[in-house]
Amino acid sequence: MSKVIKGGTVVTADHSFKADVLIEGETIAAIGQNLSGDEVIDATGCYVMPGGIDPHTHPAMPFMGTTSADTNYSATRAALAGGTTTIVDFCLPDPGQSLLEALEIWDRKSVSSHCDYSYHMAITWWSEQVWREMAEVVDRGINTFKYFMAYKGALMVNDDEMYQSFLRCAEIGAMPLVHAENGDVVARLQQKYMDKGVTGPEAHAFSRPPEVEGEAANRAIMIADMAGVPVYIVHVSCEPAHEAIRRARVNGNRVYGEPLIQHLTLDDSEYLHQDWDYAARRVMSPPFRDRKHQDSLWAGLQSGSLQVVATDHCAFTTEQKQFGREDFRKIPNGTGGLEERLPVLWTRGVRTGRLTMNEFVAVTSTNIAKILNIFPRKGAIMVGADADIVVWDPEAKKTISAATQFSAIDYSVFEGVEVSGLPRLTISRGEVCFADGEMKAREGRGKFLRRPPFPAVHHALSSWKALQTPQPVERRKENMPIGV
Ligand SMILES: NC(=O)NCCC(=O)O
Ligand SMILES: [Zn+2]
Ligand SMILES: [Zn+2]
Repeated sequence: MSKVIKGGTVVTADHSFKADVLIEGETIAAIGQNLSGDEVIDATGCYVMPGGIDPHTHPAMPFMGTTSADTNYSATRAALAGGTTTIVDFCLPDPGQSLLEALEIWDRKSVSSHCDYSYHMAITWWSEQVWREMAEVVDRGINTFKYFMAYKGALMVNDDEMYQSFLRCAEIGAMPLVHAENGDVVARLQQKYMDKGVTGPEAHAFSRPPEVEGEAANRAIMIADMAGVPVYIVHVSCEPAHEAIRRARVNGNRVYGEPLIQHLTLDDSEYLHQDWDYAARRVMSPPFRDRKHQDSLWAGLQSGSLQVVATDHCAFTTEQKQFGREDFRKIPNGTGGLEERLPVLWTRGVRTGRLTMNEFVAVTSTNIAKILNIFPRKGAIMVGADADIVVWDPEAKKTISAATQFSAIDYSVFEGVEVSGLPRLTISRGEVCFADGEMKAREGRGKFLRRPPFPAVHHALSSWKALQTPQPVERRKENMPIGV
């Protein structure tokens, strides 16, 4: 049974044009004028865009003594309601645990997914076994590895572990992703504020200044360069981290940067709120920043030095946040945003003129599809691509409220924000999953998305590295000191 989307304007990362889109089964079969199909979807007045891809989400993440409350079930419903058709989760082996064993746990967790999903594999410890299993992980369709430079005593890795495993990424055609914050300095600053009796959520932000992020981003980029791999810096929140990325890109390094919708639109004054719960709900790492840093992130998206807008969706309930009532270090780090990413970015980005519609598509879908090596299957309105499509109504309005959200938590960090621009329909692999406010997707319909390794970028980088490698000097005997 085919479907045809008629009367809309197709908006891709490159251009916009009036056309019908024919879907047969799970794929786009034709794009053109006067197409017909068994079922007609009216898109008059709407934009027809590639479904959103969120490369940074943590459904049911075991973290800081608890588990994030949005599970794969609720997070993927929130995704579809917000126009996102693919999410990427992070598989987190415990230190000492086999990567493949952790993968089995993540596979079990994902069976309730409503949309397509993939994983990044975290490197949380280092050994010959991890080195070996990294290749097996790539064979299983995961081409990215994640490194936490923060969360000392938990997920944090050191420079030696990063360098060795970045070298391994280079060998097997994988790309490292990095949470860039200097975990040692953060731990010292946290202790400093606790010693002074500053125990509230505001101290979370005080103890993670932009410098800890800028330093770590720069270090990760330099280590990646020495190892000969591209690198992707997650949740870039501030100018020093953006500056490190920008500088590296100008020098020709393959470095990518991902700001979050939260950092673009919410600022650090939120942590000074009188209500402890209000402030604690916004605790995430890195923390929200001031206007100057937000302007830098927007400029990065405009100029192309930053490529992706994600959410780092990691939603904890107010009750979970209260684990840190006496000590801000125990407030589970993380906020939600899957349902709000596209509408808020459209409202604050496209409607204000900071971004064009095509740039909107690029930063919410197409760029990350290319970076993760799943383009043009995902991230494209193209014949042969998966029919992951959002029919976007630019005039639809709503006020964001936890009372009407699909996320399982009891609040939204975007509560009260008025958005103009919402998905009328979200279509995932040809199936209408969300329509006019109603969830239609079936639990478990989401599929694991295999992502092949990156031969082109790695070939280019390794050829260049080989040319640049210092060569030993072959000295003739007569030029050697006597007696050697
Ligand atoms: N970002 C955050 O605060 N929580 C999720 C884990 C991470 O990405 O660092
Ligand atoms: Zn992180
Ligand atoms: Zn994260």
